[in-house]
Amino acid sequence: MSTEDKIDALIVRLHEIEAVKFGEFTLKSGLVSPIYVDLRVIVSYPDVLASVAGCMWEVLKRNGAEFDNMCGVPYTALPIATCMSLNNDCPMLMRRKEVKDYGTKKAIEGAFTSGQTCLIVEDLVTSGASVMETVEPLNDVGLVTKDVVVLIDREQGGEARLRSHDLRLHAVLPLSRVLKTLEAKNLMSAELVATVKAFIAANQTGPNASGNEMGAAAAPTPAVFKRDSYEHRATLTENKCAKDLWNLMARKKTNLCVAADVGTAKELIVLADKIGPEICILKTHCDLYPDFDDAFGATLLELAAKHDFMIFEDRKFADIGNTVVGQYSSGVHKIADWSHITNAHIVPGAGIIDGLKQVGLPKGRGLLLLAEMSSAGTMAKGQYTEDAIAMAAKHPDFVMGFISTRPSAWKGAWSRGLVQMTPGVQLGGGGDGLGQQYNTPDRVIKECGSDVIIVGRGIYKAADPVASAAEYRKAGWDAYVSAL
Ligand SMILES: O=c1ccn([C@@H]2O[C@H](COP(=O)(O)O)[C@@H](O)[C@H]2O)c(=O)[nH]1
Repeated sequence: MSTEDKIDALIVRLHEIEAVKFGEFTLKSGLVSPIYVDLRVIVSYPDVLASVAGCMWEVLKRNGAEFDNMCGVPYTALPIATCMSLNNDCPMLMRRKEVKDYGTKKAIEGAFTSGQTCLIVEDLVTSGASVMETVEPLNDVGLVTKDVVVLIDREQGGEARLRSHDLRLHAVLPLSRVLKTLEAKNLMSAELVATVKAFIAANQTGPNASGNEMGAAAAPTPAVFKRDSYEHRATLTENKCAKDLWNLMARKKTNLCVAADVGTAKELIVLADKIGPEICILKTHCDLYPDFDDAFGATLLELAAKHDFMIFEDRKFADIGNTVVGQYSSGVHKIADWSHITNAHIVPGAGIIDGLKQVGLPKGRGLLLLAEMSSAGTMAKGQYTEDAIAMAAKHPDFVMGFISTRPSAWKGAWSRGLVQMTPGVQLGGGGDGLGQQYNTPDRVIKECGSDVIIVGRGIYKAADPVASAAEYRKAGWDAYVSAL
């Protein structure tokens, strides 16, 4: 098989095993990318791993690279470097990501002598930042670095950055080559190829960019979604609850809603009393508490009055109008009696709002529609979100706003009187392994265009929930002030 045929076959296999995927992927940087490259999976496909190691060695030999030993960038490139080392009898070194504070404290493990030339092995290059994190400790111990071999170069500026450090990048698969082969094999449409190329062109990293090589292009400086003050927005709503909330946030200087998903009602009450001074809303899931009783609502309302916060039962109603009337007004929980705010999916159609409104409007309650969700793979997007916005517009007296994740993208549909509340908020970002996706308070308010941050585990699981609530409160409020 010719080298070109081997490379084509490898591209097809990478696509088959979903190491290269197309769709809508939210990167760590927050950008939504039409392509995702995750080469961690190749360890489970020995034929692919062997082919990757073979092709990477071939490109080095073809380009005349010379080196004494090699070092993989942790972690995905480690098995690739191991295969290359074994197949070609070339010594390998290993870089520790965390240097131990006991024993030898070495950053570079293995046998080498100062002045030897070490090849860097990497699976994916975006900005080149991860490569540099391995180059630096190698140089610190006297190893010379000249060449970097990579399986996929996303062609987003990594090559130029490495060149500025006198490093030569040898890429088996520039991303354009991957696209060309997949299009030729009818595995990608011409439109999709154009979309991916446009994304890559629009997201180039500069020579000083830092970035995550797992496909996270360095984001351009995000635009702040500018808004009116909460006081002013209070004048723009027809819903009593929304008006109360806007005024409360302005008066108390907090846009923090705590999701109190603790194990019992007793714990919830203790938590609410402690964090009450920091929050504008306490969000409950009353069906989580095995000790829920008739006193629950009254106790919570007392705390709400004591600390000046509102109650939001995150019930996510999703049934026909007639059924939700009963679920909201009576049953075990009698939600409408104690919760100022509740929310609903729009799946059943407009009847769900009519039903909830029959119960809630006379009591001065407010309804949030779930226009978007924070979980990975949510179906609440596109037309669904647009339908939620249109339904809200028909009930300005009762629908007070939305659960949303990126209202700043709604353009003309964004309305100043409606409250945007966003869950999936943690100071460190990331996710929970069960689909939850986190954004920082700063990004949620300034860039995504939200008004209220909803924080659960970031606060109630913290060692000091009160201190943590104060920290989130400050982050949310500072972000709001800088979005004015
Ligand atoms: O799209 C949604 C809608 C609701 N939630 C709720 O918010 C909190 C988030 O808790 P964390 O511990 O901060 O993840 C939780 O009560 C969810 O039911 C959501 O996460 N996403």
